[in-house]
Amino acid sequence: PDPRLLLGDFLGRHVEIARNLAAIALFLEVLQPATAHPQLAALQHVVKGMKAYSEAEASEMSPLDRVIDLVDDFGWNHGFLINVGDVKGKILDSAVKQRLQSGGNLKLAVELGTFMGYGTLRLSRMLNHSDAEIITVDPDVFAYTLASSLYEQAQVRNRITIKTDYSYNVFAELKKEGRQIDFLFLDHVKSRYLADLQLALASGLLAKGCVVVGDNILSPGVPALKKYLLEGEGSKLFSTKVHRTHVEYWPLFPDEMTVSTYLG
Ligand SMILES: C[S@@+](CC[C@H](N)C(=O)[O-])C[C@H]1O[C@@H](n2cnc3c(N)ncnc32)[C@H](O)[C@@H]1O
Repeated sequence: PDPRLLLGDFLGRHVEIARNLAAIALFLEVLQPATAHPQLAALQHVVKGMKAYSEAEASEMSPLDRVIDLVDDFGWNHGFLINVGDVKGKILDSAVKQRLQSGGNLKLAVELGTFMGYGTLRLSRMLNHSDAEIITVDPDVFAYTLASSLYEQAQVRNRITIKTDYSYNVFAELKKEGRQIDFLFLDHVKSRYLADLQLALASGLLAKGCVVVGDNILSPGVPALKKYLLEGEGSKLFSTKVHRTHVEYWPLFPDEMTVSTYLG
């Protein structure tokens, strides 16, 4: 509750100050933020790795490749992250390639669920030589902060538009602007995958040939989307391939990704 509403402006303001001081002290002295948030620890790992990134290495590897590798190194060897990861990331890369090679334009790629910006970096790498716009969407301001820093480290900040909002609000915005999506990566809250895909369809947002990738189809699982794409109405609207793989940085746990092409 807002202390000002309960206690009035003067007392409420002092309760607010005391509360914030306690939170700052707790995070500075007791709980290190990087312990509470693995994605922050991963960013620290990237910043450290980029400092050590020598001129000699720079001639062999771009900052973008290096940052992607450092995040994967953190995921495999130092902690666990919920980004798409390198193994499923290759399926994502191939899906972008598929759309680029289909002859259709790839003008707009949208990622639902930014987290710390790793998936966007992979999209950006695949779209490096095109003039495609990349929009990534996440309502969490923490995602905005971390991803901006990661894009900056990779030197692609100016290529990516971050929308700090919910998927459906950004869809409404795109519809208003009369835009269409050529590549859609569903990697946000699982309960909204199907609803958002149907919303995109109903809003006329999917360009013919749009490639739609769904992550985490098996773990934690999005059975409603899989059923819709393989057996339901979606099977008439999309051609879908299911890729068997494993959870990011965790080979013991199986996962699946769907790659669907909108038939228009
Ligand atoms: C699995 S993570 C995304 C990982 C990222 N795509 C990657 O590969 O690096 C899921 C993210 O979805 C975000 N999210 C939750 N609901 C959302 C919504 N309605 N629209 C967009 N993002 C949402 C969460 O805040 C979280 O950061």
